[in-house]
Amino acid sequence: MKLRIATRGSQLALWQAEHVKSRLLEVDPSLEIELKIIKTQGDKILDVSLAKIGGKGLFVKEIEQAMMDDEADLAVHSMKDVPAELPEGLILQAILEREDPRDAFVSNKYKSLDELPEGAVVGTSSLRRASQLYRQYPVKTELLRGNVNTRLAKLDDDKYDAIILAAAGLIRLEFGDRIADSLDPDKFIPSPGQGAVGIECREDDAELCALLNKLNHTETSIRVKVEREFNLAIGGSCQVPAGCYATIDGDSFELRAFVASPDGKEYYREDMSGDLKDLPGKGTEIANKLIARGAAEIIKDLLGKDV
Ligand SMILES: NCc1[nH]cc(CCC(=O)O)c1CC(=O)O
Repeated sequence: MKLRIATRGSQLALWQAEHVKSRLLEVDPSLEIELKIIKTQGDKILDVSLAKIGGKGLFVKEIEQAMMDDEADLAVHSMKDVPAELPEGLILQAILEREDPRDAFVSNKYKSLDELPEGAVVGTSSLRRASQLYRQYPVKTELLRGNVNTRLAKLDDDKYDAIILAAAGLIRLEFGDRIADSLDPDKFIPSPGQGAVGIECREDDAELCALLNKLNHTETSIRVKVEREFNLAIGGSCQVPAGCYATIDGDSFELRAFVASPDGKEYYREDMSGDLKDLPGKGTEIANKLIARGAAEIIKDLLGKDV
């Protein structure tokens, strides 16, 4: 079988696509696999925050279109960039085992967020990261966009006292030694799907679907699915400061989620736990609790619509 993998051209995206390619070749060495690099809107617009560009799927739309146009057969994504709703005809057929899902504190001057002096400048363009920072620390944030390598270079250029990045991206690109501190997911809730790589394909491509199934990691896929339920329920996009994180331990689960105002002054948080068998649906439930408590107002202000 010949397969065309659609991927973004960033070093992290290429690492992930190459990783999937080699996993597929382990399953079937006779496969002929080609990578097709596609530039997305999120790659093109680098001078403003994703929240300002607005919309959903800034890193995936063009890639999904390539599959719908039969110019590619599968796409490899960072799950946190994939909107909760997929276009008709496409499915997420496999989610690989999760890498470290935490946010990472990276700095050349300080060892942890607690060490940052008042007014320190933290580079991040994520509303989720900024709102959690403002709520807990007396810091400022400044725009930081670009791929992982660019972001590290900007830190080294002394433009920020520290930056926050996903640990997974750093680890995959062998920058794990740049992580000064990994932020506790209980205090700094990750983005739905953070640290997980997903594979999307056309729903009617039965042969490929069967092949991709073999790469699916069941536990990761259950966790990411419930986190994505949350994202869907809050109208998930980069415009709402929110996070959701699920863990599984034996037969039980824990789920934590928040929605905040961009300045972190309003902060709604819910934790749930229970039997693993009851986990499906809990992402929607936790979102609805937050919405009922007041998150609805925040979301309406930011998205201009009710959820
Ligand atoms: N929004 C960009 C993006 N999408 C996925 C990752 C990291 C890797 C992952 O979460 O799997 C990153 C960079 C970052 O947030 O630092």
